Amino acid sequence: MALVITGASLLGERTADLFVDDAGVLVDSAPAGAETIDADGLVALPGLVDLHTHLREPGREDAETVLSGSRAAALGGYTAVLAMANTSPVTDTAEAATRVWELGREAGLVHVQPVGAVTRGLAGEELAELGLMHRSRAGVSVFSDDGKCVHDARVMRRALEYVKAFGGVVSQHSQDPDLAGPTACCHEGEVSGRLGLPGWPGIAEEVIVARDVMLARHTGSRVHVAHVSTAGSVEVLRWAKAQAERDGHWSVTAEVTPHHLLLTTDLLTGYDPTYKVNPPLRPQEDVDALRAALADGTIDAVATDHAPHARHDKEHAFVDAAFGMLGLETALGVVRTAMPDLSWADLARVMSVAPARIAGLADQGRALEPGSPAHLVLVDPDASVTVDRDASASLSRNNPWHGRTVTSHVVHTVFGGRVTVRDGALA
Ligand SMILES: NC(=O)N[C@@H](CC(=O)O)C(=O)O
Ligand SMILES: [Zn+2]
Ligand SMILES: [Zn+2]
Repeated sequence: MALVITGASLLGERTADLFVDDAGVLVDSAPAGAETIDADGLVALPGLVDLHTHLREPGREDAETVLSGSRAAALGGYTAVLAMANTSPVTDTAEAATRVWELGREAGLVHVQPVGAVTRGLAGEELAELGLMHRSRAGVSVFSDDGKCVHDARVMRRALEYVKAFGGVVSQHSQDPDLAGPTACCHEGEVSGRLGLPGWPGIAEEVIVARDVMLARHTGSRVHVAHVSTAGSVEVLRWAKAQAERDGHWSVTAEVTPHHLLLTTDLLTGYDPTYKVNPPLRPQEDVDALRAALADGTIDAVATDHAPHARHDKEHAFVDAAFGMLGLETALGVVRTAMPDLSWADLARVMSVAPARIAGLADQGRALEPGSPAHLVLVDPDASVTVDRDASASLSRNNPWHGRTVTSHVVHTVFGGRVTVRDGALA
């Protein structure tokens, strides 16, 4: 149905009306028979794009499905999500990737773009069907063994060489398993020492980031660093980005999660497994470095790493609980709360434009101009929202934001001209 959206402030800059035709494309004048949305006082942004979402289907439909995760995404202002490959079975074939893509189309609330595994079964040894996944209907161009690090440098080198042929990118979960150790469950430092929990040090991330940028340079390929969490990784990225820009034939991009921009390892003193996540929450110095790097472009994007877990996997003693936390519905509010000085244009850059570019989604992250597909979100910039984990569309409840108040509220989301969220609720 055609839409007229009146009085929105485009990227918080100028007020204008937006017109959407029956085909779901922005046009320059009001189409006949349009529904009107009053967006007075709301900020319009291109629909958000999440480079890092765990949807758990197939295999753990008790924790999340493509449909429930799509609902949570729409409520968070997203119009596209990249669905990580660590499902059961793993997304390591063209058939598996196409199936996830089809489930996303059936849900119809956001574009669900499957991420392909780098290695078969995430085992880190043989490359998965990278080319077949790319050439399938799902058109996979982001590959990741997320949950696990592609630890073997030879395998990582081959993967980078392979994806280079079609402009793909390898998204790395940077965690050296030897340095982190098999039982690590939080940041190694003063807090882990006091609590008697086995920690993993920032260096276990940094050595992989450093190695991978050198491999990307050597192969002339593209590496993306998932969920960057330390100041040391930021330093490596800053150096590597300058080199890549100078050389021109390779690239490195990076994402940070909302939780690493706001939460610190101090939260672990209550041993609450809600705060157990990989990479772990780090000290304030790291949080400060991540914020600065996002503001200055060293980190390209915010990605949620939305990681739903069923109660019986999460409600355990801290050392035994599953890693991960929810993020889709709260991401925008958390980023605004963590970085209130970020302009709306910068917010659109890190939550929509850059992620769409990294993922190669040409329809997403576009300027709100005639001719673009109508993927957009309308946000109340001044609202304070207290998060209630039981009001979530996710099937899981591992929500670290429960009871916290965040700034700004997603009021309406429009996906391809279809209103998916109206007045803060699923349409
Ligand atoms: N982030 C997490 O703590 N967990 C993720 C895996 C991952 O992103 O590494 C998961 O799949 O649960
Ligand atoms: Zn990961
Ligand atoms: Zn993840």
